[in-house]
Amino acid sequence: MPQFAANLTTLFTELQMIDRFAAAAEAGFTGVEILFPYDIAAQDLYRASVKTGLPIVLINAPPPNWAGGPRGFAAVPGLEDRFRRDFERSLRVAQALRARHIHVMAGRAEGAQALETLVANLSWAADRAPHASLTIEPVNDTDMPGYFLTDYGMAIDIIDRIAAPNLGLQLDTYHAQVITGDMQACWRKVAPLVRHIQIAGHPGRNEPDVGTLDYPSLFAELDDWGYRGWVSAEYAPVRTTQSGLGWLHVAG
Ligand SMILES: O=C(O)[C@@H](O)C(=O)CO
Ligand SMILES: [Mg+2]
Repeated sequence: MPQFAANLTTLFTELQMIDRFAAAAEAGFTGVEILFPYDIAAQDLYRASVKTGLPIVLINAPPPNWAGGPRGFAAVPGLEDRFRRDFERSLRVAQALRARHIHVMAGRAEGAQALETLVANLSWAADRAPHASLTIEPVNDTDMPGYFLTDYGMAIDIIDRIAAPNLGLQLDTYHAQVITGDMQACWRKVAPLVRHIQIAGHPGRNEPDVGTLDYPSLFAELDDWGYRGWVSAEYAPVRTTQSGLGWLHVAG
C-alpha cells in the first residue's frame, strides 16, 4: 500500500495546528502536509514533526494563508519580482520544516503570455533551488475560478519544456476527476511525472470512500506501478476526521 499523509489544513481542524500532528499519528498516517504553514513559527511545526515522527511532505508556495490572498503568482505577467521574493520565503520555510516538496501555485491568469511567465518563473525557481523538489498541480476552475493551470496536457508540456530534474507533477485525483472525468485513466497517462498525490472523494470532496471513486483499485494500481511517493488525504470530512477514517484502515 502507498504511504499516507494527512493534509493538516483540511483534517483535524477542530484542533490547533500543532496538535493535529499527534492526532494524525494516532490515526495511522505516517506523514503530513500543510498548504500554507506561514502563520506559525517553523521551529514549532518542525518540533511537532520530530516529536510525532511524521515528516512534513509538502507545503505550498507562495506564502498567503488559506483564509485569503491569491492562489499564487507564478503565471501572472508583471508579478515576477513578487514571485521571486515569495518563493525565497517559501524556500526558507520548506528548509526549516525539512519539507519534501514545494507546490508552486500558478495563480489566476490567462493566455499565451501567462504560459511563458509560468515557464520562466518555474525555470528560475528550479535553478534557484536545485535541492528542493517542486511540483505543479492542475486545479479545476469550478473550485478555483480563473486559475491558470487547469489542464494536464499543459502541465506535461511545461514540465517537458523546463526539463529540470527537480520539477514534477502533483496529481490531485479529485481535480483529475473533475477535469478529465476519469482520475484513474488520468493517472495512467501522467504516472512517470507524478511525484506527489492528493486524494478525496468525488463529487463532494469528502472522504475517499464517500462518492463515486474506486480508491482500492487506484491504490492497487499505484503499488503495481511501483509508485514510491506519498498519497495525501486532502478532503473535507463529512463529520469529524476521526469518524471518517474507515478508508485508511481498510487501505492500511
Ligand atoms: O487541491 C488544492 O486545492 C490544493 O492542493 C492546493 O494546493 C490549492 O490550494
Ligand atoms: Mg490538491
